[in-house]
This record gives sequence, structure tokens and C-alpha cells, in this order.
Amino acid sequence: MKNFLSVHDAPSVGRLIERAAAIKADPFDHERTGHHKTLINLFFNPSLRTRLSTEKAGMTLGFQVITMDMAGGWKLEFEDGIVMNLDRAEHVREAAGVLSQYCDILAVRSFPELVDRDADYADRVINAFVKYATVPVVSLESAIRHPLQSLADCLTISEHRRSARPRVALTWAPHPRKLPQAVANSFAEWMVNWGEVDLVIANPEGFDLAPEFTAGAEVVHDQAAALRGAEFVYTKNWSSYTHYGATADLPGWIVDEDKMALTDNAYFMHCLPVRRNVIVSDGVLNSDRSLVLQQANNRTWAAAAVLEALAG
Ligand SMILES: NCCC[C@H](NC(=O)CCC(=O)O)C(=O)O
Ligand SMILES: NC(=O)OP(=O)(O)O
Repeated sequence: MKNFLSVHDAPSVGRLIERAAAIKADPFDHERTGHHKTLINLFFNPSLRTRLSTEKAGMTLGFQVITMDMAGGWKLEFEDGIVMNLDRAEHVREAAGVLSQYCDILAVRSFPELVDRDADYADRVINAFVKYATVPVVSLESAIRHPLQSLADCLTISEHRRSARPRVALTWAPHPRKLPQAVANSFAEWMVNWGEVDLVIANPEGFDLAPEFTAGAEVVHDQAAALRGAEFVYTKNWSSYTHYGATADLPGWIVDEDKMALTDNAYFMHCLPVRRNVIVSDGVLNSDRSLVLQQANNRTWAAAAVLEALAG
């Protein structure tokens, strides 16, 4: 594996899940993997889970780990050929080159602006690091994908499924702010490429995800129809891809006990952070069907499997 930006970088989803499970089962037997190697994590946006689980994964494998919050760094320029006489002090070309002097793997989080769809879907920030870094680059959630979350979610589903090929429902839910499509895009493409679940996606009209991520999944606009018979309910808000960045005030899409009663005694999943009693009711989130802490735990083992593959 050269970089880890999407499911397409994983030679085999099943194999990567197996490696994550193996490291989870025996975490103290992998300290040589990153020996004398350095991992740098760069954050252009906030994080709790991604930051700490990736640091923990790096330390578990014996890497030296350095994390930088880019709010404290120079403002970077991403345009090529530009006259840099405004407020951006450093070009990504130098920044990525310099970071490559200090580390063996470079991980980057950068969210979309949700204003210009073409600009966001060009995934400019992470791709600039890929272009100018001389070390492997890992996505810690880019403008359009969150692959480490999705790999952790695959591991969580593999650990909890009752049937060989469970029905997984990804449902849109309400939120007071406009949020990226990244988690949902990634979840869809990992579920489809994994090939061991049947994925149905429910969202309001006007909130269909970009077709490149949902090919192979069923997309419906009736939440109840999607939930019926589901073994896993993966919940997430996203702003509109079609009317780019638009939100909708649809409180009826909350996932509550009545909605969960439609399912096949499903587990509830969410990547966190989650808005209680907006996205999901307290009753569902506090219940023993909620897997949110298991998902957060599995972030560590997903990151470890990816770091192991990149450390070669
Ligand atoms: N990393 C997991 C989700 C990150 C981000 N959520 C958020 O920004 C939620 C913020 C809030 O609830 O205000 C997203 O949807 O992509
Ligand atoms: N799920 C997730 O990526 O959480 P953070 O945004 O806190 O890293």
C-alpha cells in the first residue's frame, strides 16, 4: 500500500480487517513494526477519536508519534504558480517536503468548506500532500472521505454480525449545522467494496450522496423501509451534495426507539461526535444495542493495521 486515502488503496478489505483484528487480539506483539520510524499527524480541524486512536496505534506499533494542530502553524498556500503576497506564509510544496524530512508516514485531517462542490471534491489539501510529500500519506478524514472510520466500522460489523451477509441500513439524520458527506461517502464505498453486507441507504429527497460512492447500494427516500429487517443501523447527518451544502429541518428523521423497533433487533452505530436527541434519542444511544464505544475502540486497531501496511 502506497498511501491510505480510500478503500481503493486497500488491496483487500477482508485482509485489512483481519490484520486489525489480529493486532487487537495481541496488541503487545507488534512493537518492532514502527521501531526507529516516525509518524506525524497534522490536524486542520478538531478531533477527539482520530487524534488519540491514531497516536495510540502508532505507539502500539513502536512508532515515535508527533501531532501538530495546524491552527498553530503557518497558513498554507495550495495554489501552484501564485504570487504569495497575501496572508498565506508557506506553500504546501515546502511544508510537505519539510515534513517528509521528519517522518516516515504523514497523516492529515482536512474538512471541506461546503461552499464550492468542485473544489471540495478535488480533495485539494490531502492531494497536495500526496503530490509533494515523499512519504506515504494517510487520510484522517479529508474533504470527501473518512477511510479509517470506515475500516473501524467494518471491523465492528464483522465482530457483531449474526448472519453471514447482514442487512446494513445507513440513514441520514437531522443536524443543526451543515456537515460533510465524508463519513457517509466512505462508509458506503467500504461496505460495497467489502462485499459481505447488503447496504441500503435512506435519505430525504435532495440528499443523495454522489453516485461514485453509492454504486452497488440501494438508495431509498423512505427511512422506515430501509430500517425494516436491518441488522445494523448506521446513522449520520450530511449536507446536500446536489444542492451543495444545503441542510434540511427534518426532525422526524431522528433515530429513536420506535425506529429501532422496525429493525431485526439491530445494533445502532455512529462515528461520533453525536448530537443527543437530535440525531439519536438518549434511549437508543444509552441502550445495549449501541456500538458507538466499540466503534471508537476499533479506530485504534484500524489505524494500526493501516500503519503496519504502510510501514512495509
Ligand atoms: N470525524 C467524525 C465526524 C466529523 C464531522 N462532524 C462534525 O463536524 C460534527 C460537529 C457538530 O456536531 O457540530 C463530520 O460530520 O464529518
Ligand atoms: N469519529 C471521528 O473521526 O471522531 P473525531 O472527529 O473526534 O476524530
